[in-house]
Amino acid sequence: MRRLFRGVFILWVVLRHGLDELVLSSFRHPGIRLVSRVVSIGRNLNAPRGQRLREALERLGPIFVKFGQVLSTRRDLLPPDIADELARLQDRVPAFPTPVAIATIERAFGKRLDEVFERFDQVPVASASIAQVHFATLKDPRYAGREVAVKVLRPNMLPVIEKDLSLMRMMAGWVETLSADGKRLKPRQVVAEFDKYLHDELDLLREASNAAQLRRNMTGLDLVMIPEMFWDYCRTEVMVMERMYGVPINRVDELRDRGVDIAKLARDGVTIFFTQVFRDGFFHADMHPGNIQVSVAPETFGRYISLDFGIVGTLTEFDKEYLAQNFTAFFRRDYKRVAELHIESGWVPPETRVDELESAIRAVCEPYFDRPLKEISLGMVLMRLFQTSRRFHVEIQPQLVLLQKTLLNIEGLGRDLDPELDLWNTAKPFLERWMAEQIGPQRLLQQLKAEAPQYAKLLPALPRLLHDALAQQRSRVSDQQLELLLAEQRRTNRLLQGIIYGGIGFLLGLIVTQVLVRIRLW
Ligand SMILES: Nc1ncnc2c1ncn2[C@@H]1O[C@H](COP(=O)(O)OP(=O)(O)OP(=O)(O)O)[C@@H](O)[C@H]1O
Repeated sequence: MRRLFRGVFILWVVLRHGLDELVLSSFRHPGIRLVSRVVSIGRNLNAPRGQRLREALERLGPIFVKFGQVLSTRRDLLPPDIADELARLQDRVPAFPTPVAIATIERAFGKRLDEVFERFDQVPVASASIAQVHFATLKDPRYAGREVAVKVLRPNMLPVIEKDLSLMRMMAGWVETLSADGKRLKPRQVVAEFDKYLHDELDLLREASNAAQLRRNMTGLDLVMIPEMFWDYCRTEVMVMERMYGVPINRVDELRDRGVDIAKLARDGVTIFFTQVFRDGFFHADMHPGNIQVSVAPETFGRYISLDFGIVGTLTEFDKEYLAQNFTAFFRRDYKRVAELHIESGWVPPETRVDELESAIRAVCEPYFDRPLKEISLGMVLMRLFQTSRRFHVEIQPQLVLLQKTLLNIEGLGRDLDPELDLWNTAKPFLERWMAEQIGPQRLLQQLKAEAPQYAKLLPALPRLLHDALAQQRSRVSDQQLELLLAEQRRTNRLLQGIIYGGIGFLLGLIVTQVLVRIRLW
């Protein structure tokens, strides 16, 4: 019954905001038209469609708001006016009562609050649709007096989310069959991705492990600080981490007054991002200003502080390499290479014609080159490429969408800090060094080193494996073939022996010469 009411409410909101025109564009049933006319009496449809959609999602509550936020990153699917408007969505939700947060913590640890914390701030420092954060001091003698931030999940989210998700799935089915654009928008797939994303966000252990991995990766770079996780105090619904002290990145004047080098800060942001993406293939993908602070403590002055690790992106070696090559080819204006790379990587179907793709890419990219390089937005280029690729039936990979969104965030942030920031020139040496490392002898050595334990295990077993293989083959191959194989094996053995004896001889010769030289010197 409740589900029915919720469904009717959603339908009412959709009609009141004139979204029927957007969603039911090919649905001409007179009955539905009549109902929508009646419900829409007195509504104001002068506002742009994006704004109406945003307002409707805000009306439908936090889960729909989150959905809109996630959807806003799918610029490969949405027209720009709608994506821009959805990106403005903010979850303005009141904090949940502190006793509820405390009950969640006590349930998670099986202890009273005062057994876990020496001090616990009753007023949360921040609150969003899924979780809220309280500052506290740990009691555990091992961490005596450590100041921490405690993130607590909003209670009973799962059933609410499941209900809204099942309605969303139903609506996605309708949109897919009723809307003119339904097939292309793949609403059911979008909702399925959102489903996974929401469930991930509901597991703070996952977030804590993302943070720990990023912290490990970033040690040594000395440009960014990531809070330490207190694993004994991390559960699915509660996460206890080191409390960080910093100035929010968007308070640029305050940072400048405190003596932070803002231009360096902008460059460091780019370095951190490119290191996470191209070196580690593991990047923080929720880089909005609310999650970034800057340390002003003397020993870590001017370093970034990263918070909120609910969304991270991962890239495989394969993705990393193709991306780096794409960026480099793009900046050489080698569009043919960009097109070939798209086909080689399987991002577009293999039957795609290189020349057609090349000219489409040229049409996207060339206008950017009329501007100084520092004005080129890599995020924008990537986005336009995704939009173009729609015509070529590209299945956009979710990890690339996340990357493009983060790149836009980083660029926005970098340029807010330093409008003169030349993103490409900051990133170029990094990319070139990385590419050189990928193909240079160092990389070969690294790979050999990484594979060495496997070879070490395999080598002693080689004669036995060979023998077994030959024995198995005996039943399948003729005596003549076997004789050939054995002759080949004998030849290889002789060759190997030659190489080994030759090597030993050479080494001995070298040692003897060295000894003789030293004797003579002596
Ligand atoms: N370790 C920490 N040290 C200091 N402050 C923190 C810490 N973790 C979180 N905060 C504060 O709490 C705020 C919200 O944290 P976080 O972004 O992790 O929560 P969220 O529920 O995912 O919020 P949103 O969805 O709005 O990003 C941060 O902006 C920051 O002000």
